[in-house]
Amino acid sequence: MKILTAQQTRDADAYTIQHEPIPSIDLMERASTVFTDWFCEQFPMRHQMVHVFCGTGNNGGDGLAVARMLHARKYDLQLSICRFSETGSEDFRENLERLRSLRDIEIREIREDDPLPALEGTAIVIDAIFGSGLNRPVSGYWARLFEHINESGAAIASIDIPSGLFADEASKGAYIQADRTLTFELPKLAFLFPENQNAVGNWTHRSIGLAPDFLEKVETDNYYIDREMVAGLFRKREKFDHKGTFGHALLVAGSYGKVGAAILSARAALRSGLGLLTIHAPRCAYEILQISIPEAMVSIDRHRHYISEWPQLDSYDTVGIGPGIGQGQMTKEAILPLIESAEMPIVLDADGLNILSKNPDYFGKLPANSILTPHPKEFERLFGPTENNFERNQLQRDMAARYGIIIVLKGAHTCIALPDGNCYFNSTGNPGMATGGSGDVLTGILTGLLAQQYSAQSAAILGVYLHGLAGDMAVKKLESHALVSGDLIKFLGKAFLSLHADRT
Ligand SMILES: NC(=O)C1=CN([C@@H]2O[C@H](COP(=O)(O)OP(=O)(O)OC[C@H]3O[C@@H](n4cnc5c(N)ncnc54)[C@H](O)[C@@H]3O)[C@@H](O)[C@H]2O)[C@@H](O)CC1
Ligand SMILES: Nc1ncnc2c1ncn2[C@@H]1O[C@H](COP(=O)(O)OP(=O)(O)O)[C@@H](O)[C@H]1O
Ligand SMILES: [K+]
Repeated sequence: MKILTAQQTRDADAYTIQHEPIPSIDLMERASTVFTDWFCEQFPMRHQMVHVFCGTGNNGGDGLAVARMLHARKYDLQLSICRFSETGSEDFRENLERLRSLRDIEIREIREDDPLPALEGTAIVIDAIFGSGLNRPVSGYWARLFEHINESGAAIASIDIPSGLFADEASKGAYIQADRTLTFELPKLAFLFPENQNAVGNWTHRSIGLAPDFLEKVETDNYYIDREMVAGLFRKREKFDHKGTFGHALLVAGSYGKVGAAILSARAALRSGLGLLTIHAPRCAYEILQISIPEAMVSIDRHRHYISEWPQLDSYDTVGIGPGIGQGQMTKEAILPLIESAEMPIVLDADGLNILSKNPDYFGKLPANSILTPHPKEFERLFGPTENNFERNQLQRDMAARYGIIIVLKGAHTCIALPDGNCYFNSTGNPGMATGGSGDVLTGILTGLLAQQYSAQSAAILGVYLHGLAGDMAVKKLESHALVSGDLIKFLGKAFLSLHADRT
């Protein structure tokens, strides 16, 4: 699924109006019906007061239409128009006329420096003040109104985007802090960054029937990973496939006290379908690994506690490096030349990344299409600090393109930056996965998929999605507090199964 900019969304609206064709007031009516249906599912109780705050643009127009529809569905309503302009957009004016003709809804107007309106904590606010047409940060009186709404204790539902939030750039002014947001057609980039979580709350998107041919053609470099995309990447096994078909991976993992990371990664790699797995680990890990993962072979380092060498790479289709290896001098001296001598895409995680961040001259030596999986702190160590998530996203994109690598920045919406400048944001996963070892499991899955000859791009998208999906399935059975990273491996099979269901 594509992510469009505010300008592209305006273009999609205009194209739909012209080519469907549909009068713009009717498209607004369609969008408002979609919002109203969603709102009634979210807030089915009709006795709570619903206070609709409208601006004077088309987002405000939506708010007026929604108020009319909720009135027809017997909700108790109050309505305030924030008078930024005495005229308002054409569709705003038309909807104001339609609302006035009902006569029994009181329409209040708020002008700059008016006393702030009374707002009860038990009310539900519908925020239709600004939409994607916001063109400057909100400040002064209107910022105080936003603060008043945010602090009222009322539940807030935003139409399209929380007012004051920019869709495609960092937001500096005041914004509404919604509990829930329904956005039209496609997700907005700003929703995917943690700094905006307190603005968008729990968000969802629904189609308002924008022209499919426009959405198909429009060019973007941001995508939201959905099931359809992933089901298209996933390959089924054929009758005569054998273990040689599915590749042989080397996993370089573990050190004294961190053999668990190697186990988690190895089990995840095996559960993601590779043919053969060899784990290269320090001597202290030998018996632990042989007993706990009989399916894997073990290559033993000469060092008792740390990795200090690596086996010949000829027989491997890929290498996963990093879980639990530490950053000791000996390990560094083994890992850096390993990176340099690999000729196929590898996966680099955890201390493998920390070692790389202290040796930036090795960035350029990474095999093309290698997958790096930093969490935000590791990303900062690798590429430096940024002011906000939009800047960080640009840096991530630039670095992926510069070094010809895939950077998987982990988080609630893990972002996969490809060498071609495109970013794919994940839609699966949950806070139950914020537990030690979840990243090791991801490394294992990615290594397993790469060994099976998935392209690095497909492996990254499929692996990140499956990892989150396994987490979503696990949390339904276990609740987020009780989820541990080993559970992700247990649910990987169910995650694969659900993709099978989509393919058949
Ligand atoms: N036909 C369409 O174009 C459709 C539009 N829709 C709605 O329309 C919205 C976009 O409408 P608009 O483009 O009118 O944008 P807005 O409703 O966000 O309003 C923009 C207006 O507010 C002013 N403004 C912007 N920032 C301001 C600030 N900080 N302080 C004071 N005034 C400010 C602008 O000058 C402009 O006049 C979408 O978010 C969506 O809710 C939907 O009804 C779907 C169809
Ligand atoms: N709130 C969250 N929502 C969705 N996924 C999450 C969340 N928190 C963590 N995750 C996922 O869990 C994994 C954690 O990885 P990482 O930080 O490397 O953990 P560790 O080093 O403990 O293995 C990442 O894939 C991340 O996307
Ligand atoms: K809004």
